[in-house]
Amino acid sequence: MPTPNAQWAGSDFQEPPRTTGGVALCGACRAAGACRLGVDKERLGADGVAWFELACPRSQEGGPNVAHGGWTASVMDECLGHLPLLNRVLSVTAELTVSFVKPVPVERPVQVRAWVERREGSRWYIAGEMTLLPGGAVLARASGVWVTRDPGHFARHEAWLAEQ
Ligand SMILES: CCCCCCCCCCCC(=O)SCCNC(=O)CCNC(=O)[C@H](O)C(C)(C)COP(=O)(O)OP(=O)(O)OC[C@H]1O[C@@H](n2cnc3c(N)ncnc32)[C@H](O)[C@@H]1OP(=O)(O)O
Repeated sequence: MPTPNAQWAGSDFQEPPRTTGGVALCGACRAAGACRLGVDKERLGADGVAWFELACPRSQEGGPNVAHGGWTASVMDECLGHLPLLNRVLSVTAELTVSFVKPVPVERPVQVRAWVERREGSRWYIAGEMTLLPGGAVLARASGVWVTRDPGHFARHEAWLAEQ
């Protein structure tokens, strides 16, 4: 049985720990005290659009001087998935589609914006794009479905796992 992550202090799904830049930290990044994907800043605009500032760490290099595609997909999952969280709603990714428009240079400032396209029942349809700063060239686009969950989600998963 794996050792539980001590970083999960109770049910903090609505109020996760955040960095000074406002970035909500996932389980593993809580121990590091920073987003290991390189997300530095996060905020929710008055218009409901979430903004993220980040740079691809050198450790995520795929081709020469450009990001591994898995980093780009992870960042889009993370950033789009933070939008419900910024609205104090716990959700998980059910579907994610990523378009890799241009290679993403490592260690260069980029921005991700995420917005809700529509909501149906427990489903949030969220879209977003990654752009190169300062010019704003589009590097990647993503869209997906996030399904809202109650805080018992992970406990139910553990119970299910114990029966496998
Ligand atoms: C915490 C601080 C962290 C701090 C910061 C961390 C932020 C992390 C951000 C990244 C987010 C992630 O990566 S989350 C991790 C990756 N994702 C996961 O682990 C999810 C694994 N999958 C699942 O747990 C499950 O398949 C679910 C929950 C998605 C669906 O389970 P289910 O059993 O089908 O649920 P059910 O109640 O029947 O369905 C609920 C609703 O979802 C719809 N639905 C189900 N599957 C899909 C689907 N593939 N595509 C579209 N819609 C779907 C159903 O039609 C239904 O709609 P309706 O009838 O209600 O309308």
